[in-house]
Amino acid sequence: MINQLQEKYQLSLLLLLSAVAVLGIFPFVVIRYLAGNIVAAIIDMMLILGIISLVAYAYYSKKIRILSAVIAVFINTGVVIIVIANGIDSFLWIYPVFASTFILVKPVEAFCINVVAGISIVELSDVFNTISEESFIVTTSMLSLSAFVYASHGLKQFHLLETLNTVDALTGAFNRRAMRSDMTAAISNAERNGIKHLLAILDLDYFKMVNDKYGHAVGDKVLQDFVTIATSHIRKYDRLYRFGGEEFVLLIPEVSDQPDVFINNLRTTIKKELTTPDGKEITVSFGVASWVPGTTADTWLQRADEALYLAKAKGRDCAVFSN
Ligand SMILES: Nc1nc2c(ncn2[C@@H]2O[C@H](COP(=O)(O)OP(=O)(O)OP(=O)(O)O)[C@@H](O)[C@H]2O)c(=O)[nH]1
Repeated sequence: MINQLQEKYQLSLLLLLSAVAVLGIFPFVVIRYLAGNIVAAIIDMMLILGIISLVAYAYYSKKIRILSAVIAVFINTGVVIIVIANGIDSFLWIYPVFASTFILVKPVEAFCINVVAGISIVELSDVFNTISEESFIVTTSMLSLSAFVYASHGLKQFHLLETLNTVDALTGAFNRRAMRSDMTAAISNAERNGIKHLLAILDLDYFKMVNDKYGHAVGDKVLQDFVTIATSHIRKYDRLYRFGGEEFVLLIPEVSDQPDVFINNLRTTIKKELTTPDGKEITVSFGVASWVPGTTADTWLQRADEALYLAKAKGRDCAVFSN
């Protein structure tokens, strides 16, 4: 979910940036062509076509991060070439290009790319016959450093927002919003690539009694302990979500031939480790449904819920698989 959000955000920035770049550069293609500066017009046109092709490829391939990095290197290389070829006339392009690099890649990466481009301009172009090299170094350093600070701060805020948007505040498990999004991704993954997932609803047994006997604060602590125990016994790509109250959803790629063994091991481990303050074990019932062709998020949850109902009816502390 977090990755998906990040990619969507990055893609929208890429589209915006490329639109601004194309609208900004195109008038110069015409101006330079009319002024008879064919080489500069061709370089500008190549920049536009390069940006459009890379953004289009990023859009369709969904390889957003890697293509953003390629575009960052591409526009920085482009500005170095155009300043070398066109001299002082294209000098001011350095500033918007340096600043937009911070939109494309991580702040540290953008800073390094800017430094390499800046040094290349100092070493290879002859613009410093006309303008002061010191002014160039000071102004570009100031620009890159301020952009670095701003972008780093923005990145931190973005991560914080993502966490608030996807994580349950009490337990630290992912929330329902993240679950819906991951279920949609799991369904399309199964339909397109045949990677099936298993969905289990985990419901703590007689949890009302825990609250009634030990108080709500202890109930909260039990929910937190449950998440800590469950997440430490699932695998890297398995995800635990708080569905509501004392109900959780586990979404796991169906990698093993014996998912029932995995589920029952998890159930017995939780039973061993999850206790009330005076050491009484707390059990969990599981309703499990694997992906089958034609599954939607709602029917998937419904099948798992029906299986959970059967597990409760069988006396709790067990796992029932939907057929
Ligand atoms: N402490 C605490 N309790 C909660 C929270 N959310 C829901 N609950 C409690 O969870 C309890 C759920 O009770 P029931 O739905 O009757 O389920 P149960 O007692 O576990 O019974 P079975 O599921 O049938 O085994 C209720 O007492 C809710 O108040 C929470 O965030 N913190």
